[in-house]
Amino acid sequence: MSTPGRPPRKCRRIVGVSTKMYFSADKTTNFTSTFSSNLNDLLEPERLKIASTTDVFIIPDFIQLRGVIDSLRSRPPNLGGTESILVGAQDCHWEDYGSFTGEVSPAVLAAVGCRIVELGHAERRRLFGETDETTAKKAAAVVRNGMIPLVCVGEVSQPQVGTEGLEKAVEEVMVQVRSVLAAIADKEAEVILAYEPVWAIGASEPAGVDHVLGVVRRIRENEEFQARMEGSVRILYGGSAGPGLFDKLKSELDGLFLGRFAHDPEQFVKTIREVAEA
Ligand SMILES: O=C[C@H](O)COP(=O)(O)O
Repeated sequence: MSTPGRPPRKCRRIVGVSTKMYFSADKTTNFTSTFSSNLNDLLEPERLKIASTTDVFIIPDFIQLRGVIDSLRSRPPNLGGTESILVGAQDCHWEDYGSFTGEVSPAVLAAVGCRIVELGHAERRRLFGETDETTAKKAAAVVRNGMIPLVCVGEVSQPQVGTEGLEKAVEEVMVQVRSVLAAIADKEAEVILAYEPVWAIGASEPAGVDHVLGVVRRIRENEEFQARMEGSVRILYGGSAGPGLFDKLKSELDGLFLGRFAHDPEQFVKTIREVAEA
């Protein structure tokens, strides 16, 4: 059910996982194979319904990216293959080619079949000095190369309960959102924003539902957000997300971005089903 007074959103749901740097090479291979065959089983009875309403993505580490794409390509579309599972990267550079030792080109990612690039994750901002400026330049490069930027935004500290706490969080998050939207001139370009309160990442439970809904509602009301083509910017929640959460967030959120609570492929598939059916 949508928020009273707000028309239902016209966009596909989306749910996915980043494996960050948690998995060994073998674990990524096994995870991909188990998860895609579980998804196959899940999709079989209600295949068309789920495949027609929901996007699923997996973001492995750079080394495993190509192998994951190839292994999903060997499955039929809409049955756990690459047509129904978008494979993403955890970062990229803002230039396509050049003297940038150790960096990964968005042009190369696009050429090997990568569909989504995650940018500005809190861990990259905190540990590797990523800023709103570099994140925005990377988002523009991802769009330029025909992929979808998945940009992480979120306030650093847990706000105090109440209106003032919410306002401070909104203020912090809107700076990040504005910076990304300003860098992407094409108002129809597909963008995914992952609202990930930094204090809820790696925690034992997600941020409170009222807080998440409050922040995301404010993102949706923003002028720059509303200037985009309807449905082109989807918003996910991330930060200790897992099964049992999406139903409480569905009035404002388009899906979930999972971490640890999707490491078990069965839990991941369970969450996909919940997001698709909510
Ligand atoms: O990339 C995913 C998010 O950072 C959430 O991770 P988490 O669910 O393990 O807290």
